[in-house]
Amino acid sequence: SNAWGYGPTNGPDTWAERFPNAKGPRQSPINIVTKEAHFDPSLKPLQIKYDPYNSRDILNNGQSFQVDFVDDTDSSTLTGGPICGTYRLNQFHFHWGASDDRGSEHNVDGAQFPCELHLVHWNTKYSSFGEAADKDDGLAVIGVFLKIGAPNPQLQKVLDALDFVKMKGKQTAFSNFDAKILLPHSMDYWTYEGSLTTPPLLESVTWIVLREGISVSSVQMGVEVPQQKNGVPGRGTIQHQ
Ligand SMILES: CN[C@@H]1CN(c2cccc(OC)c2)S(=O)(=O)c2sc(S(N)(=O)=O)cc21
Ligand SMILES: [Zn+2]
Repeated sequence: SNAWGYGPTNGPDTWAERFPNAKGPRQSPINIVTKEAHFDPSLKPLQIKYDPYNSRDILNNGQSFQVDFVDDTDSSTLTGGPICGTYRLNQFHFHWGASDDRGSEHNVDGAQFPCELHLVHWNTKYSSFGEAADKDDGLAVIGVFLKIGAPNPQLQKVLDALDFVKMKGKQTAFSNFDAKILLPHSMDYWTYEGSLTTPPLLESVTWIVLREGISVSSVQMGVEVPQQKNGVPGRGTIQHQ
């Protein structure tokens, strides 16, 4: 199929052919060069208020797994930090690689991490996620690096659910999951104006990348999701960077 992906014939180097945003001025991901980052005293602390009960389901969308949230009220919101107004949590998902030495989308001083969690929020000045998705100030995504270390019991609940969504397009109920438990202690962050890291690569994302990561064990990273016909490739076969 001609769907975009991470393989040799449909991966990031081919996306510009069908998604012209790929050649835009504010494309993500980037390598964060910490020496070039400057402290901005006008930035406020992040304010993350997630309702522990408004996760809805977990979905295998063919390129990743995402946990979707009920976003018809201000129950799970992001305010403060670099953004103005209130953004609502719509979903979180992950990016991972075929081995522990790569897989994250952003790098820090050239270092890659085995996985990166993205919590996607949309600006409530717009009427819906879909309305917000292509606006300059439409989305705000919190990026959290996963680093190999102690097993992460909070993450395990998500990993256990993957058994039920092995095929692309499969989704299953996933309620009462509090996304806050996936966040590290420190809310220190780097921020920049960027884009979706996947097609349609819309330049609508205020990126908020947390400096502190969360742990994941090598065993947890290797959770086998065997390569299904149209599923998300298991770790051993994923074509990510
Ligand atoms: C396929 N793209 C992901 C799903 N989304 C999507 C789906 C449909 C349309 C659309 O834009 C109109 C966006 S999304 O906006 O939730 C995001 S955010 C994001 S990342 N890696 O930059 O955080 C990847 C995706
Ligand atoms: Zn992402």
